[in-house]
Amino acid sequence: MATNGKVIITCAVTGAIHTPTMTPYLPITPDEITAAALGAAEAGASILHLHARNPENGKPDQSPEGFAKFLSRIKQNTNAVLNITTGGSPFMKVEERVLPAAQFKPEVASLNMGSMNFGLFHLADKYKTFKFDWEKPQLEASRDLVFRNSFKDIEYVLETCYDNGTRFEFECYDTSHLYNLAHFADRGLVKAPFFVQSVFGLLGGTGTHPEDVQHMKRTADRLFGSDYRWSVLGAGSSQLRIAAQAAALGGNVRVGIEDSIWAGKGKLAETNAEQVTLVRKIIEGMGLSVATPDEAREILSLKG
Ligand SMILES: C[C@H](N)CC(=O)CC(=O)O
Ligand SMILES: [Zn+2]
Repeated sequence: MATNGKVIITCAVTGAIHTPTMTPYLPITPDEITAAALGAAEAGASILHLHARNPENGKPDQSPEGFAKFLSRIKQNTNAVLNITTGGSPFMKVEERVLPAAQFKPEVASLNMGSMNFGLFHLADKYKTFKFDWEKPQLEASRDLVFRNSFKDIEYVLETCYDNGTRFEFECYDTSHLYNLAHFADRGLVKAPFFVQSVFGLLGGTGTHPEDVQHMKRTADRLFGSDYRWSVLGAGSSQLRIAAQAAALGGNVRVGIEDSIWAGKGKLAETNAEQVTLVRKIIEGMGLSVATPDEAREILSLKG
């Protein structure tokens, strides 16, 4: 894992999992998403993972129009790498999910490497009332939700984005997803270095125990050797612990309110920048340093 002591921080500023009732600090409007992204970049994030939301009620919005309301403003005000989701919301079909990346041809787009149960229903139990009427039914509907990423779906995203020079943040929620990535590498449909974003703690995927992290890394080392750049995200309260373990193992990290609403035990993160600053302190405390956007481009061989 040749990142020469440089750690890439990705910040996922809003996502499609958390809902407005869960935290008053969830960026929803184009202005809030823009400010969150620029604040995270200022704090040290070199990659910004972006989703859009309906500004009225915070519902995930995967329309190119929704992204157009903030993308150019962010691009004009930071050198950070923009990473557009093709995961959208797990309730959406791949044809809809790929549209913004296909239209805006970003340097990076996320690509989910396998189908899985995607449990969010347990989050609903914590709240008695909800701000918006879509929240509770959607969270409870996840009891029967399969986040579909068939081999055909993955091929469809690859074919749709490949000629745009877009490279991928390969979301791997379990070691089977690493084998799916190896399958596409064997077919020459993806190009090294592979930016592997291993996801820990999503109900339906792998857990957050240090052995789960070790197992994911050992498996990726065996499958990809020096052809990959490892990054991790820990869902919920595991975020900083998973990041610390991975950074110590030479990995890169992802934080952001998409993945966790917390900034330390029982404290809601008031900004994405707050989480970036917390993880940066851990990284620099270990004697490592944070990669700049251009260093991240070099490490990941991005089109720039
Ligand atoms: C666990 C994360 N929500 C994974 C994710 O960010 C998926 C995507 O946007 O494609
Ligand atoms: Zn995402």
